Amino acid sequence: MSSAFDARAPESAAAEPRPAIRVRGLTLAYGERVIQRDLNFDVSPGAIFIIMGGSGCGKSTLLRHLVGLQRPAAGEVFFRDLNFWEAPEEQRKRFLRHCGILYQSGALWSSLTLAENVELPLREYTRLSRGEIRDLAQFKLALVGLAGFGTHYPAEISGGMRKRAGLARALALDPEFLFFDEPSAGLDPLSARRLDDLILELRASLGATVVVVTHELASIFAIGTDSVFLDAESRTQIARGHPAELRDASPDPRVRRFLTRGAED
Ligand SMILES: Nc1ncnc2c1ncn2[C@@H]1O[C@H](COP(=O)(O)OP(=O)(O)OP(=O)(O)O)[C@@H](O)[C@H]1O
Repeated sequence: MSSAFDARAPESAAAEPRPAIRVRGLTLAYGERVIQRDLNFDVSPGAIFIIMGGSGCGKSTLLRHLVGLQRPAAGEVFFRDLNFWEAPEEQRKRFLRHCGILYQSGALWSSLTLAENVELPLREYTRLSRGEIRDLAQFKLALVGLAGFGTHYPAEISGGMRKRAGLARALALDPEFLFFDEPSAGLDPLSARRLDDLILELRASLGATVVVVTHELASIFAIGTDSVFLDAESRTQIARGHPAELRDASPDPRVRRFLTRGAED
């Protein structure tokens, strides 16, 4: 699916790649309560961008602002040239079809089979025939290692498989942007590692831009190519950059401590 928003659009060789996402002066609040303020960062096309920080600092809240669920108290979010929150609702909705979102639980419909779950967005947003939709859903399930599980219900499979099924559904419309909220939450280390590998594979094969909320250090270092670090106390970002570089060389001891699990203390 190509579009004016296509983060995979070819760039001229000499030019700096245009950021896929730009966040400018963003303030996140619930009513009067400011959670984070003055957030500023770019996400490059094809990045796996980690939103990290301690518990309760506002990672999930930032993600909600990026996927159109919560309007900022101040500031702007651009996807390429689209000033998301300034755009009319219809345009925002159209854009969100280019985004795949994987929530913590996988958020599958329990009364639908895995195949039916993946078929849902295809039925809603495409004019493909029933047969094409069925084939595409099987293909997406195979992509996440769930070939042959299409007729299973969510309750009949493991937590790791549910996450992967949720991912197959997030991939249904070939998204240019993929958002993950704590993908490894509730998974054993091996299943978490498998999901990380899958995210890396999908990024490589689909060329999507990926944004991940996580505080799992293993995942951060395994998949992250760039990051922003949110601090709960000062309520703003205190570091930006490649996670391993921040661990080794961030001038801020709070960031190094977090990324070394306190080994610096
Ligand atoms: N719907 C809401 N209404 C009011 N306050 C909220 C709401 N959701 C979250 N908060 C508050 O906003 C702050 C940030 O929450 P958020 O879930 O974004 O943090 P987080 O960094 O993702 O946390 P964790 O790592 O523990 O999941 C917390 O203090 C939380 O209590």
